[in-house]
Amino acid sequence: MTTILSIRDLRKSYAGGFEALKGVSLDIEQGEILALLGPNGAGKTTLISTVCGITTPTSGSVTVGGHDIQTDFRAARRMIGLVPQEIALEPFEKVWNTVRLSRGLFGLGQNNARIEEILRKLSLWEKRKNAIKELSGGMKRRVLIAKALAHEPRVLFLDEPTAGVDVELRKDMWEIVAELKQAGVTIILTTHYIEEAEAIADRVGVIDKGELLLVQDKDTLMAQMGKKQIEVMLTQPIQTVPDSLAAHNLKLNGKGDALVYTYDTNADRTGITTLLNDVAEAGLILRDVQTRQSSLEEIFVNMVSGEAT
Ligand SMILES: Nc1ncnc2c1ncn2[C@@H]1O[C@H](COP(=O)(O)OP(=O)(O)OP(=O)(O)O)[C@@H](O)[C@H]1O
Repeated sequence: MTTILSIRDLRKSYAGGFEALKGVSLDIEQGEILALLGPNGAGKTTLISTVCGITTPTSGSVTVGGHDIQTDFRAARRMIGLVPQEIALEPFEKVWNTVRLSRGLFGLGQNNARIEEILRKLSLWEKRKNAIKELSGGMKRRVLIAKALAHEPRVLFLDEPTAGVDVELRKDMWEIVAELKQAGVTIILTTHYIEEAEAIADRVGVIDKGELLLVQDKDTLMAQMGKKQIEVMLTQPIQTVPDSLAAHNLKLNGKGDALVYTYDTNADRTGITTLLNDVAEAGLILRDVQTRQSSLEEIFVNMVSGEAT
């Protein structure tokens, strides 16, 4: 695998001394999709802005395709596309011109075929002659992506790409991201939506208070930290968990008619067979049994609230 983006001990203190990034290091492989999750104010936008050269780091280094973002700014910037959080477009400009001009900003010659390909991929071709102000919010977001792709970047940053968009457009965005990945583009997106990370990311990074708490393969993360729960529903409610079941660390639900057992998905033995035997021996009668896998959301919430080990 080839590392396309390398971030080393990146720090950013804003005027007044506030430390928004406290030594972030991260390597991103070519062609992967990395989702950066973090609560408000965690430092996600600061990290992206610094890598894109919009914010100057206090210390540390970043290279994109081997180009240092400070000493070799033009070459580094040429490889990056940025889809900002805020929609900032010229309302009276036509879609076609908006995207074409963006390419020109990077000193690239005109390439109408390439612009057409981008507009078609983003379902904007029919709208190419429309002024930006005539487009819906969702279409404007697509134009932002088209603009960011106009100079054929190898690394695309999407800052909250689906904040405030409807479910349908969110699914479209995910498809667009998957297609870009197929085309070899490396994608880093920030999101508040854990389901988004769960749906499209190869790796997930969790950032909080300017620190990268972890970066891990999404499936490994979910398997390693994921706990499963089994809910044993009883025909008759009980007041307390019988002493004979104490070793299983069960919790009784609010109504007293279900026992909740938490187990590690990676353990050699889940203990379910013994549990069910012991439940029967305690004279309790099962009505039903359900299992539940903890989601990335629960893992994330535990992590930023400092409960994870
Ligand atoms: N120009 C600035 N001057 C001073 N402080 C700033 C500046 N920009 C951001 N901050 C602070 O740095 C911290 C990180 O902000 P940042 O925008 O990077 O967070 P974020 O993770 O992107 O949050 P959100 O999810 O709300 O967009 C916040 O506490 C913010 O108030």
